[in-house]
Amino acid sequence: MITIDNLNLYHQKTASNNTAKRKGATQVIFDLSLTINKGEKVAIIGPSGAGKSSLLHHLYQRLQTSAALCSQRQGLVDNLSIFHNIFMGALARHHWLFNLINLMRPFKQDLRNIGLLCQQLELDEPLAKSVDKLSGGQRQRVALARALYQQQDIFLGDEPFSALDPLMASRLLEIILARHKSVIMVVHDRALAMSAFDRVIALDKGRLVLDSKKQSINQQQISKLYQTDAVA
Ligand SMILES: Nc1ncnc2c1ncn2[C@@H]1O[C@H](COP(=O)(O)OP(=O)(O)OP(=O)(O)O)[C@@H](O)[C@H]1O
Repeated sequence: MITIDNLNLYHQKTASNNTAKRKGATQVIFDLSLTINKGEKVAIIGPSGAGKSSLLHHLYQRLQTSAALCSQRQGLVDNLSIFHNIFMGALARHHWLFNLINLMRPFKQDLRNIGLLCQQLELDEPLAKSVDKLSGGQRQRVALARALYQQQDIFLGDEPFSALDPLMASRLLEIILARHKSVIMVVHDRALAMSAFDRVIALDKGRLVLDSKKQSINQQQISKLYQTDAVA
């Protein structure tokens, strides 16, 4: 599905250029090589600042038309409703005129589909409610619903459950895993990463330090990775 060879990523202060080393740029990913196959469910773990989001956004740039991204930044439009924010996930599937009419006067079918999706995500709020009136956890589920409403084969998530309790997180993860052939997700909860995904990769200071199938995960290696984080 995707192969990366000796990837180096840099964050620039001004212009974005992640392939060439430039004066003043900070390197955040170092010589990273990786292949992720179609059908895999991969968790990306690692301490804060390890480069997980940078890697995930690079993957999204590469996969764009076939992947849905649920990013930490969410990108919700605050003064629009839950319905409108979620429907944005479907804009690319329809003609602009359909989208325009639906945004002004929602069609019953989309209201029903989005209502059902919200129910599944345990988001029990009126669809007409503006997202700026929602809690952090509710906003996170609107962003998740918008990504699910894209109906892509590949789901990319950057800590999509950070504002949710662990039990709800694992219920929502089941929904994501069931609805996508391939999933690549930055996961904060290590236990969840190790129990629910086929494969776990770990980054530390921009380097790939672990790439393991679920059945052969080295628990000690993972604990050590986070000990360093706690001391730092
Ligand atoms: N837009 C940016 N401009 C400059 N530096 C950045 C930018 N985004 C991230 N960085 C830096 O790149 C490094 C990796 O950041 P990244 O967000 O990829 O890490 P992460 O592992 O996802 O961290 P966290 O778990 O805290 O979200 C960090 O040192 C961070 O400060």
